[in-house]
Amino acid sequence: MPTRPVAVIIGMMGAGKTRVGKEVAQLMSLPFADADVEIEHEVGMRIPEYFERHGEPAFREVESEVIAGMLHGFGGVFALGGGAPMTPAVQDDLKEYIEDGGKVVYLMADPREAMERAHRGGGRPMLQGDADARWKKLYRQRDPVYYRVANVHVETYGQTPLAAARKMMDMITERTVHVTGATIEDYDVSIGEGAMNHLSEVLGPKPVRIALIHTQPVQRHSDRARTLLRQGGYQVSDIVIPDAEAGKTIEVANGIWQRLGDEGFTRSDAVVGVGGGAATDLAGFVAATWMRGVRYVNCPTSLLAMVDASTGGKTGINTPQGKNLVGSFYTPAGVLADLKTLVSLPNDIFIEGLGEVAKSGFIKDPEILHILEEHAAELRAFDGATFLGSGLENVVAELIERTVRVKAYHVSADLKEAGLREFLNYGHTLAHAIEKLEHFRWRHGNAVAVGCVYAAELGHLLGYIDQDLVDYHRSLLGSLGLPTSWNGGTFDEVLALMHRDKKARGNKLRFVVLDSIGHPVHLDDPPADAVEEAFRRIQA
Ligand SMILES: NC(=O)c1ccc[n+]([C@@H]2O[C@H](COP(=O)([O-])OP(=O)(O)OC[C@H]3O[C@@H](n4cnc5c(N)ncnc54)[C@H](O)[C@@H]3O)[C@@H](O)[C@H]2O)c1
Ligand SMILES: O=C(O)C(=O)C[C@@H](O)[C@H](O)[C@H](O)COP(=O)(O)O
Repeated sequence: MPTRPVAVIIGMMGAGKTRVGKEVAQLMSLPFADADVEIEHEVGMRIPEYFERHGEPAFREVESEVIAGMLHGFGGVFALGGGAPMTPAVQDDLKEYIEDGGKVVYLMADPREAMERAHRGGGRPMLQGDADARWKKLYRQRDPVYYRVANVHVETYGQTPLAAARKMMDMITERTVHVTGATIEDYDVSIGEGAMNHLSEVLGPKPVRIALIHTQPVQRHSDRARTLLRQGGYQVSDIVIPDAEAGKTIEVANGIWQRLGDEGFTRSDAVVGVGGGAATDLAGFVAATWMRGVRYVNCPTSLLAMVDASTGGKTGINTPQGKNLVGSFYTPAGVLADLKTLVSLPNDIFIEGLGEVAKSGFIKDPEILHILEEHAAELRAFDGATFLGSGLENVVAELIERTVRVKAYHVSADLKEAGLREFLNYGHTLAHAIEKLEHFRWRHGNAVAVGCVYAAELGHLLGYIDQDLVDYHRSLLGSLGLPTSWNGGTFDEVLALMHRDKKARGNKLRFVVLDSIGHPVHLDDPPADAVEEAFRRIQA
């Protein structure tokens, strides 16, 4: 892949592009380059001199060429001169750079501070004469253009260069997956340290009251959400629900409906769910049902919730008869997967999440499997206390982004699970039966891991895949610390529950199996002896 800058910084003279840009580069251990310095090297003289001798049009031409070269050959943080983004050729190059995944950052400083700094710098050809008036005039012309050509906007009013640099770093390292589709209102999944800071932006100005639904183990993260919400001017009702599957019940939902009624929640108010997949499934269900649907923002805090439960709009509760039997498809307004929340995630719950990550690799993205293989030992040793800033953080961010992309691909085309989306259910037919028979003491992702091995065995028995691929399921999942066998119930118990799976039709079981890695197929009404034999093979 050709080298390109990690970020290109634009902004007014005096905004601090060089100062803050150097800090960002240092924080990220990257080189820094300033377009003006590169131009001076290129033309062999200082810029004021070049301006005087050749005039602005000649300068802009050289500037465009130098910038085009750097956009294709420099791998660090790159700051442009204040006037560069006004040149159409540079605008085109920046557009292409953004389309290629680049980040053009508009560094927005307080105009008074920036003006003062610009004067202090001196020797700026564009500020000849009445410098204040010139700066203000340029600001009026340039601000709307900067705003338009940038895809990241960083406000640094009153901040130290280091604080501004940290903010910029968080924003440029953030990853976004855009979820769209014919039957979906578009939304973004934001993945990064500090993603939760977007809460007010995603909620918008309409809600007055926010029901902040969370469990006790994530209290410190919901406290942060509450602070952000209050700063955003919202009235917050803090609602603590029972942890894990104990929260996904009609009784819990009913308690919240009563509270929302008592507290006067209207249709323009909103729900924010913070926690693992169980809490966010329940919070989404409350949002979907209160007054037939209010705005919902999903803030997942477990790996599994970040990669899977938060995106796609499946919300719901369990019933005594089985897992997720009541619910709705209800699209969130946004998903904020804040990597900072993973610092408190216990190792076993992190590993569980890898079950859904691997599933997404099996059904769609083999690169996920390669990353899991390559980093199995580090992933297995996940420790929240040392996670942020470690080499593993980038690996995990990449896995989250890729897995969310797999999810987005399926739900965009088939929100209500009429066909394609069912592939996301790979391994789940048995998994949900295991969870139920284990009274939900088995974690969902662990059950999915066993369920994937079961689906692989079933596919192999029916001639879809060879033994090597079944073995690969066991070895990869096992290397991540996930279970690959189960011995907690009889075949008859499992079979009865598999008949209640949402993919079943009438008396017929339906499964998802692989044809090869990345190519799932539907398996309708498989022979009963294969269904049983595959079960025998996953028993320890
Ligand atoms: N809606 C969907 O599309 C979808 C997809 C996959 C799974 N799910 C559902 O998600 C649930 C599983 O999600 P899960 O694995 O997150 O389990 P979970 O919600 O039960 O969370 C596991 C535990 O980790 C705690 N926890 C979560 N984040 C934490 C953090 N940052 N720090 C400390 N503790 C933390 C939780 O409080 C809980 O005790 C299941 O109910 C499953 O059915 C839904
Ligand atoms: O989003 C989907 O569709 C999935 O099937 C994703 C699954 O990983 C997830 O566990 C989901 O909750 C299962 O839903 P269910 O419809 O089988 O209850």
